[in-house]
Amino acid sequence: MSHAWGYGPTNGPDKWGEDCPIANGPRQSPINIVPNEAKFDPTLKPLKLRYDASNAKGILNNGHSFQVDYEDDTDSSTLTGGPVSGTHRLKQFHFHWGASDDRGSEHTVNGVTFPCELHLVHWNTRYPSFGEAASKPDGLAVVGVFLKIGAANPRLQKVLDALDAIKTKGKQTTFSNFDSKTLLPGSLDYWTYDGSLTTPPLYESVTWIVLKEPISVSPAQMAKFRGLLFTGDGEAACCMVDNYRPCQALKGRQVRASFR
Ligand SMILES: NS(=O)(=O)c1ccc(NC(=S)OCCc2ccsc2)cc1
Ligand SMILES: [Zn+2]
Repeated sequence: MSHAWGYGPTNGPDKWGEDCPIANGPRQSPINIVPNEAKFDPTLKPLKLRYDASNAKGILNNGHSFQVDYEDDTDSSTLTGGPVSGTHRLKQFHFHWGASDDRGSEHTVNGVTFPCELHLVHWNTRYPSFGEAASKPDGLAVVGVFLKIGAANPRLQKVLDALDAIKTKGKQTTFSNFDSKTLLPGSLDYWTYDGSLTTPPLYESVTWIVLKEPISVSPAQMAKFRGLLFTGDGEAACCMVDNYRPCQALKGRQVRASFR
């Protein structure tokens, strides 16, 4: 690809392999999760997510999605337990969504798509930084949460209200005192498998932890996601929608379930 990656016809997921050969690797993400083929693993521990709201730093339109960034220079917002060993620090969370409610999630369940998917990105503190961890096979742990159309979700509102200030690529603003734990569903039952980043550089470094229970989002709230732009100030406006990678081949991987 001569130009930066994206989700359009000339730089989208089908073209990513030109710059990132790992795009066709053995542990790519996302995948279609087939619950009947997931094996219950009684040795899986409960997920332990301890987040400190004061670690929230800012919110940024990065031209592919928007992300809420966290202070990650101490162990105050961490993931432990679950399928991972050691301590993983929360670095950021972001979303993927569709132009309409019939698509938008990256993972699917029995081929069913959701309008949106939340990713909480954590890195393994056995490595000195996210950048170091990002390329290691056990470097990252991402918690995926599906968003399902229903009642407006008050927990999303503070994030959505900040989007007007970051409409275009490169815009960022302060975003403080936000406990990302409030975005989680009641149950922390999950499926887990070895996978990758779902955007370039597509590193095969992610232990995926996809929660079974979705959280709700209303159509009006989805419209706020869709009001963002992929493009920067002064560029021809392109709506930030359909920023999801299609499901990738399982290539013999086992998906485990933390629940029966
Ligand atoms: N959608 S995803 O959760 O798989 C996901 C998470 C993080 C990233 N990339 C990030 S946070 O990159 C930060 C810059 C960087 C540094 C080393 S490798 C990338 C890409 C995709
Ligand atoms: Zn993501």
